[in-house]
Amino acid sequence: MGVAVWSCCGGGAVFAPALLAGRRFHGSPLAPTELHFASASSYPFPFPSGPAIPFSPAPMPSSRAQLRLLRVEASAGVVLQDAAATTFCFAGAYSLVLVFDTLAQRNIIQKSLSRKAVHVLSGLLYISTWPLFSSSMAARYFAAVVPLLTCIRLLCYGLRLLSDEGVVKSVAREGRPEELLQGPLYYVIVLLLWTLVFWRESPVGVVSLTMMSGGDGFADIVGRRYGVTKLPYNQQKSWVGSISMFVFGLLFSVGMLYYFSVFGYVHFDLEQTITRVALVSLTASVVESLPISNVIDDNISVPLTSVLTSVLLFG
Ligand SMILES: Nc1ccn([C@@H]2O[C@H](COP(=O)(O)OP(=O)(O)OP(=O)(O)O)[C@@H](O)[C@H]2O)c(=O)n1
Ligand SMILES: C/C(=C\CO)CCC[C@H](C)CCC[C@H](C)CCCC(C)C
Repeated sequence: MGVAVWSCCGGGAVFAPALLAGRRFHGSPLAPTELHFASASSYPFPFPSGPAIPFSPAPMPSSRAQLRLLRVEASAGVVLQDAAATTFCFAGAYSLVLVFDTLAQRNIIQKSLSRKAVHVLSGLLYISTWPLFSSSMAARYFAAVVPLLTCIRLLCYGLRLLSDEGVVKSVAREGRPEELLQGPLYYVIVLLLWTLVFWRESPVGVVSLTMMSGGDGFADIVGRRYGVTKLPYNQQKSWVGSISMFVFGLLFSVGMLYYFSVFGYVHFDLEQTITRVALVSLTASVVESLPISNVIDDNISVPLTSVLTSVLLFG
């Protein structure tokens, strides 16, 4: 596959994914004053350093009009990619609620477990889809459309403007639509704001969302089943629940940071990451265990605490 990288009149590099995909452009070679090839050694990322690589350029666009067309094609490709990722993600959100509602309806799993499974999986899966979005500036806004639409859905059902028994049954604690306006709505608003503010290059956003979804979710799943010994300062919560939050929050966050490092979004050093994330997870677990749930919802206190500690530790 011939890869051509060139710079145009103003010297700005134009990157055409269409060429990377092997598409060919017909036209006469460009006048040197209009366009010239960047040397392989001056363009670090796709080229290995070392001896010059024999380089046979693909046919080049002959005019500014063709260049403009190329740019339009490239940005249309980016918009299509982001729109497809948003659609996929929204379909995932819809299906997740549907699957757990069906499992609970058929008594395959308990209602409380279904709700917490949605809590754990929606956050973790949502973050996992971020690499599907393009590297454009607009990508985070496309990703944010998913929690935004979910927010609107929750508001419509919570305010009884629309009704959807499935969502209410699988997400509300006691099956009343108004409950969607509390924990679930806060959760989705946090997903929305964190996407816009931190997006995928920040360990702060990734870790705090993972603590809220994976860590806090497992405190409930494990604590509800095995939490016999309650905490001395909070009879609603147990040692095993809080320890599970610490362990799962740590494991999921380290796993998620590793996953993002594979795509080159964050730097990953195992020892340093474990130490920092362990401190974040410990602080979030302590805050989650406090008897303050009726003052501030866990879906607000956990991500906020995690952001504050992550900012201090990750910088
Ligand atoms: N550290 C924790 C947290 C939770 N739990 C168990 O999980 C149950 C639910 O806890 P929590 O998630 O705080 O309450 P919810 O009413 O489910 O609140 P929400 O889902 O809105 O967060 C508690 O009653 C308790 O049995 C626990 O043992 N230890
Ligand atoms: C029960 C919940 C919180 C209470 O503590 C979580 C509510 C979750 C929402 C109903 C669904 C959220 C969906 C996400 C915005 C996107 C998930 C996408 C993914 C690909 C499945």
